[in-house]
Amino acid sequence: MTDTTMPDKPSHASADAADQADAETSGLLGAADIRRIAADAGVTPTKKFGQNFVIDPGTVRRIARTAEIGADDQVMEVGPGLGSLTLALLETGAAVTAVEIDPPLAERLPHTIAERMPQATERFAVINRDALKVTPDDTPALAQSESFTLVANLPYNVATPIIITLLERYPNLSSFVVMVQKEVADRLCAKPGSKIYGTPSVKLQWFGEAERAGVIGRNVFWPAPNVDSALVKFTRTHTDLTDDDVAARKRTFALVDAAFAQRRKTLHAALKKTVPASAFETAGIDATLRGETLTIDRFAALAAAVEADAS
Ligand SMILES: C[S@@+](CC[C@H](N)C(=O)[O-])C[C@H]1O[C@@H](n2cnc3c(N)ncnc32)[C@H](O)[C@@H]1O
Repeated sequence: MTDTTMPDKPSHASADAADQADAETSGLLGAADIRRIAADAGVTPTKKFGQNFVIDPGTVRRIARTAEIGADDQVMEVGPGLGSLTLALLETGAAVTAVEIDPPLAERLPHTIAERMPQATERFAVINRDALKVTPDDTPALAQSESFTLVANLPYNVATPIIITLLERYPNLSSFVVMVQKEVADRLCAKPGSKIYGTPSVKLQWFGEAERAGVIGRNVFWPAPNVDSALVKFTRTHTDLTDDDVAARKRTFALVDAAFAQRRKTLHAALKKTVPASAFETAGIDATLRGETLTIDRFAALAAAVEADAS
């Protein structure tokens, strides 16, 4: 099989080739396996759930390696699908809790793990749930661990809401590596002042630091999507510990949403219903700037100034 991954930095080529060779003898899934399991389970990939399954063992190995996980680590996988990435995560020795929205896929997955990697079944659990609705009560192994990593090939249409919701809901979600549409990856990692800086970029800054970790071509998927994908690697640096922290985040995010709803306008014009001139002064922010130039810290300072003004 050809090497379809294109690293941002030229370092993975020989490791990818080695992965490819190893995968032939491991429990990982290739294209023929994926098609056979889908046929057995009566599954036809659906756009509704963003179902593009990875058919290349080298790619899933690369994702697991980027996440730097190993034995004793707890991992959440959103959207395990037919199990390509799940098996690569289990291969590292990590414990995996998978959250899958589509009932036939969630039902089939334990059988696939038992067939391909029987030694890993005790470290694996799957729940049939929408990741936007999952709570720590649904995932005891993750809730009880000091920290865990999210690793996922996310459904493209809901990738950003899933990331932000899980960071809000799980204070112990300490890092993630996700594969998303390349444009979404660029937006998540964008810096203030760039054209693509927007609500996903600024909200993610609240929780930590994101970086692009390589581009992945469309021919590693079945069916092949119309767009390229990219990996985003994220490290959490901030956790909302108190109700006051959570309230401050909500106020800040509301300002971010309002500022970017009219991103061509100045902050003064976009926020005139909610932010008085005095609050701009208190926060030391020039109201003639546009929201797209502000870091999350500046938005937080403005939200705090509005709150102080009101009390
Ligand atoms: C891009 S596919 C990835 C499948 C698999 N991880 C792979 O790499 O081959 C996205 C997966 O997410 C699932 N999915 C879509 N929306 C979801 C949601 N809201 N919550 C949980 N899973 C979801 C889909 O059913 C599908 O299995």
